[in-house]
Amino acid sequence: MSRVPPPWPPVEVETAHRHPDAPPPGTKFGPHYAHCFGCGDEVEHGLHLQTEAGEGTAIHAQFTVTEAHQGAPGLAHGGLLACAFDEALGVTVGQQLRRPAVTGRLETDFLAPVPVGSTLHIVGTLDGIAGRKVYASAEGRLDAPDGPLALRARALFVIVDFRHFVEHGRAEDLRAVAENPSLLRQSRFDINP
Ligand SMILES: CCCCC/C=C\C/C=C\C/C=C\C/C=C\CCCC(=O)SCCNC(=O)CCNC(=O)[C@H](O)C(C)(C)COP(=O)(O)OP(=O)(O)OC[C@H]1O[C@@H](n2cnc3c(N)ncnc32)[C@H](O)[C@@H]1OP(=O)(O)O
Repeated sequence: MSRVPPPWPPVEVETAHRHPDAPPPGTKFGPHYAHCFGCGDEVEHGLHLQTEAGEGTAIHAQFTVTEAHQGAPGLAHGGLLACAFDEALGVTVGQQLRRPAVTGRLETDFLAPVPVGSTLHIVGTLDGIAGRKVYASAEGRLDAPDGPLALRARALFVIVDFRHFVEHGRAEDLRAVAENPSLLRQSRFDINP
């Protein structure tokens, strides 16, 4: 099989501009939901991905691989690495476009093994927008922003109405959020198209 990836984005797109209200470079976001496996502060063995606004549409993210994240002995599980990219790219779309969106498609190239104890440095950017479809991609490097390239990912996010979450979320979890809105750690998240 060829290692040459197909053209990206796969359709004609418009430039995805950073929303005027997107936080300035250097802003740390913190978790968006206490129980999010990717970033939540109440998920003991979650990824606890840390994210920060970069220049343009970039987001910088980091996560340290723990013993709880193993697939093979001493190595990170690929699915959890993909999860880190899903999270980092979700933050890229959510924070830089300031629109609610969900992952429609995520592809990941695993270029080098990621040992337990490593810190993955991820940079995600927006690649274009076509109607409700938002294309974004990211690279992950080992232990330093300019460390060895370990992963690449490309994703399609689809912009949705906030009703998506209310209609599809489990009732008891939505109730818990209604009773304790601070579970949504970024309650100031507003939608200005
Ligand atoms: C009260 C609660 C509020 C909660 C909100 C809270 C906070 C937000 C705050 C901060 C955000 C910050 C961070 C977020 C961080 C990380 C989040 C991680 C993201 C996720 O982890 S999220 C979970 C996984 N994700 C899903 O759970 C999606 C399941 N899925 C669906 O819900 C539907 O499937 C949907 C909505 C995707 C589309 O459905 P739909 O009916 O709306 O639209 P449709 O099908 O027409 O697709 C429209 C156009 O996308 C094309 N398209 C769609 N899918 C494609 C694919 N796979 N490949 C190629 N093209 C595709 C179509 O071909 C069409 O293209 P065209 O327009 O050209 O025809």
